[in-house]
Amino acid sequence: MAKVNRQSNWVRGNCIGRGSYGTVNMAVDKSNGQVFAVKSVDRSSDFDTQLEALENEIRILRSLSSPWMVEYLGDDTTLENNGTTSFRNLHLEYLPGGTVSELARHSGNDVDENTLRSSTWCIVAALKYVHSKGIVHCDIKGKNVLAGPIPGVAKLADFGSAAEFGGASLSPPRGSPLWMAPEVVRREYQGPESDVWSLGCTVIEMVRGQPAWEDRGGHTLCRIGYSDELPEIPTQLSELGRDFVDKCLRRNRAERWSCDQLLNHPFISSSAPLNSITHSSPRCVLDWVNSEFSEKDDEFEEEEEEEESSLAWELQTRCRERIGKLASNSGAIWESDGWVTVRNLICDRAAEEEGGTSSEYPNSMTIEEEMEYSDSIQIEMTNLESFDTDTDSSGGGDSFAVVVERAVDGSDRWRGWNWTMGTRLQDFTVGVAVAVRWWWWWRVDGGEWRTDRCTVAGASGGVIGERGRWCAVQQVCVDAWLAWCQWRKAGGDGLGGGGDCGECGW
Ligand SMILES: Nc1ncnc2c1ncn2[C@@H]1O[C@H](COP(=O)(O)OP(=O)(O)OP(=O)(O)O)[C@@H](O)[C@H]1O
Repeated sequence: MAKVNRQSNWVRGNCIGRGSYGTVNMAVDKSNGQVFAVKSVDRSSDFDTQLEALENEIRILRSLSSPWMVEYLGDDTTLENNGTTSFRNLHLEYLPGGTVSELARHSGNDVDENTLRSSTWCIVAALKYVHSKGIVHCDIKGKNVLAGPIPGVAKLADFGSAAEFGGASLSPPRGSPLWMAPEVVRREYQGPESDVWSLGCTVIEMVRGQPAWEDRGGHTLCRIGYSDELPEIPTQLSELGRDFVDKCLRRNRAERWSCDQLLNHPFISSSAPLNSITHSSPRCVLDWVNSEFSEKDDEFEEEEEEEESSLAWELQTRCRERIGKLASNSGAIWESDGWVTVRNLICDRAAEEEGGTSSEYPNSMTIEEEMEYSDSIQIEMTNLESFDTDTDSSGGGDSFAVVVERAVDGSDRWRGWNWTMGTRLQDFTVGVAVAVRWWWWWRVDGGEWRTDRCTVAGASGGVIGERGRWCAVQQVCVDAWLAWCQWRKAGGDGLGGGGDCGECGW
C-alpha cells in the first residue's frame, strides 16, 4: 500500500475521537475495504496551530515505524461538504480498543497488574524506539496510548507534539500540563527524560483512572515545577510497580532511568506481549502482496531478539484486528451458484513418489486448469508449494490441495478450499488469498475480510460464523496456528492434534 498521498478513494465514517488538534473518524478505503482512522483538520480553520500540529505529526510519523506505535498509512487533502470544506487528513491504523485512560477509568480500582505491566512494556518499547530516532514524543499520557484488541497490547499515538530532540528546551513547552516533567514546566529542557517522567505519571493514571496530579490549574503547575513533591503512588500497585514508577518520577532528570533500563526493570522485563513468539510474518496482507518481503528483511535484519518477538506479536495482532473488524460485516454468499474453477492444485508428494494418487480430492493433479488468476493467487500457489515442501522435509507424506474458483458473473468473487493431510482444512472465499509459511488470511468480494463460514476440521471443527465475533477472531488465529502446528508436527498429528499447541493454547 502506498504510504503517502493516498488517493482520496475512501469514505469518512463516524467520529471516534476529538482532541485539541483535530477530529478522528473511522474511514473505509473503497478500493480494498480496509478500515482505518483518519485524523482531520479543516484547512480554513482559524487555528493555524491545529494544521501545524497535524503537518508535524504527518512528518514525524512518516519517518517512524514500530509495532508499538499506531501505524501511519498515508495522508491526503480532501474537499468535502459539497466542495465547501477542505480537510487535511492523516490516515492511521484503526485501533478499536479505546485509550488506556478510558480503560483505566472504567475499571475503577480493579486493576489487573499483568495487563498494566504489559501495556507499560509497550509504551516503553515505543519510547525507546522513538528516542533512538532522535525524537521526543512530548505528550505521553493515557489518552495518547491506544489499546489493542487484546488486554495488555497498547500502541503509542498522537505525535502532534513530537519534536526532534536538540538537547535544549522546546519553546513553547509541549504536552499536557499534568503529565509534564518539572524541567518542562520550568521551560528549561524537554528531552527523552521528560517523556520518562510523563510515563511515570501515565502508569499512575492507568492504575487510578485519573491523572497523577489533581488539576488545580496554576497551583498544580507550581507544585510540579517548583516543589519537592511527587505524585502519590497508588497503594494498590505492587512493590515492583512502585519501584518502577519511582525510577521514572525522579525530579532530577539525570537520575531518571532510560527506556533501556526500564525495559530491564523486573516490573515489565518479562511482560512483552506474547514474547515467546519468535517467528515473523507479513505485516498485513495488502502491504505484503506487493512487498516481496525484501523491506522486512532489511529492516529487521539487525534487530535484537526482543524486537523480533515484538514484530511477530504485532503481526499476529494485526491479523486479529483486521479480520475482527470485518468479521461482523456481511460477506460472500457461499451457497450461490455460478462459480468456475480457475486454478486447481494438489501437492501430493508421497503419492507421487509411491505412484499412488490422492483419493481425498477427485480432481487430483499437480497443477490443472489455469483459466484466469490474479497475481495474488499466484503468490498463494507458490507459497503453498514451499509449504508442502516444508512438511515433507519432516517425512510427512501429506497432501495439500487448493482449489480456487472465480464467480462466472465477473463480479470478482472468489472462493476456494484447501485440504491437507486428507482432511478438509479450510473453506475460504478469496479475493486475495495468500499463504506464506504458516500464515493465512483471506478476503472476500474484493474488500471484506471474513472468517465466518471457514470450517476447520479436526478438534476445533465447526462453522466459525456461529461462534460470535470475538471467537471468530480467535479462530482465525487458530487457523494460522493450526497450519503452523501442522508444519511443526509434520507427518504427525498436526491437524487432528489440536489442543496441545503450546504457542496459541489451542
Ligand atoms: N488510530 C486510532 N484508532 C482509534 N481511535 C483513535 C485513533 N487515533 C485517535 N483516536 C481517538 O481519537 C482521540 C483523539 O486523537 P488524538 O489524541 O490523536 O487527537 P489530538 O487532537 O492530537 O488530541 P490531544 O488533545 O490529546 O492533543 C484519541 O484520544 C482516541 O480516542
